[in-house]
Amino acid sequence: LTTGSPQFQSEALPTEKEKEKEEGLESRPATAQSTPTPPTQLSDTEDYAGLETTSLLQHGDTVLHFVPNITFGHPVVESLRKQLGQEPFFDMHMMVAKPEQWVKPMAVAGANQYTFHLEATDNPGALIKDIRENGMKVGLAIKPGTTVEQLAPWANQIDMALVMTVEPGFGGQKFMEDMMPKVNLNAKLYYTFPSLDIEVDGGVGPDTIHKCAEAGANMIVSGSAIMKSADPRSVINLLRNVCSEAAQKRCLDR
Ligand SMILES: O=C(CO)[C@H](O)[C@H](O)COP(=O)(O)O
Repeated sequence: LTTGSPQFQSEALPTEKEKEKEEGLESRPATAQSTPTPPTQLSDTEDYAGLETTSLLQHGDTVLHFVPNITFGHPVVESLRKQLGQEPFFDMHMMVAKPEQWVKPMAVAGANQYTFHLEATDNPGALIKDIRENGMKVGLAIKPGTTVEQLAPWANQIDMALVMTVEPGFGGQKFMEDMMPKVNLNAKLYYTFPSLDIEVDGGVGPDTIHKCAEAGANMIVSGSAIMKSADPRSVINLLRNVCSEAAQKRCLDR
């Protein structure tokens, strides 16, 4: 679940609620371990969110990811967990200014992984420790202007490295192909840390998935490409298959 804004706003739930009503709310489950999950339209009621999401989930769809720059609080997560059961893996992509303050509420609400932005904290080590102590996996995200060298010192302590392929905040932006060397560098970390997932987020769909998969991404966030498709399930399957094939090829090449 992505929550927050490109400016890493940390508050504004009431205001965002109002915006939510005005603009409608988009949610987009993404991927885990090469398994893209489906997006959905989310209304301003939590119950509807759960129902719509359920209708697109299938076995292996494990991550939920919500956009745009509207804050999804832990009550929404709690509601989804109740409605979807224990199986779906909830990765919380926290685009917020003070990621420290939401660790416990998100854990209690039923999050499985807490992904924060390296740019948003002065003390990644303490945050990682806190996330672990709250029983969640750790994801670390970097914006386009942040280097893999800045992320790498934390690679041995995290479960997932997220390379943003757009400036965070809005769906429907153009995929930044020049981020692929960063994905590839992250993928090389995999040889030292084989359980590290590499995620891409932004502008990923049938036209761009091959580049991501070849660069080494195994977790895919895809919004508009799925949402705007007449056949969301086929797009999801395509994304999944391209990632799986690339992963198999990497294994054979090793
Ligand atoms: O996190 C996001 C932006 O911050 C979006 O999830 C991301 O942009 C995916 O949307 P789209 O596939 O439409 O680009």
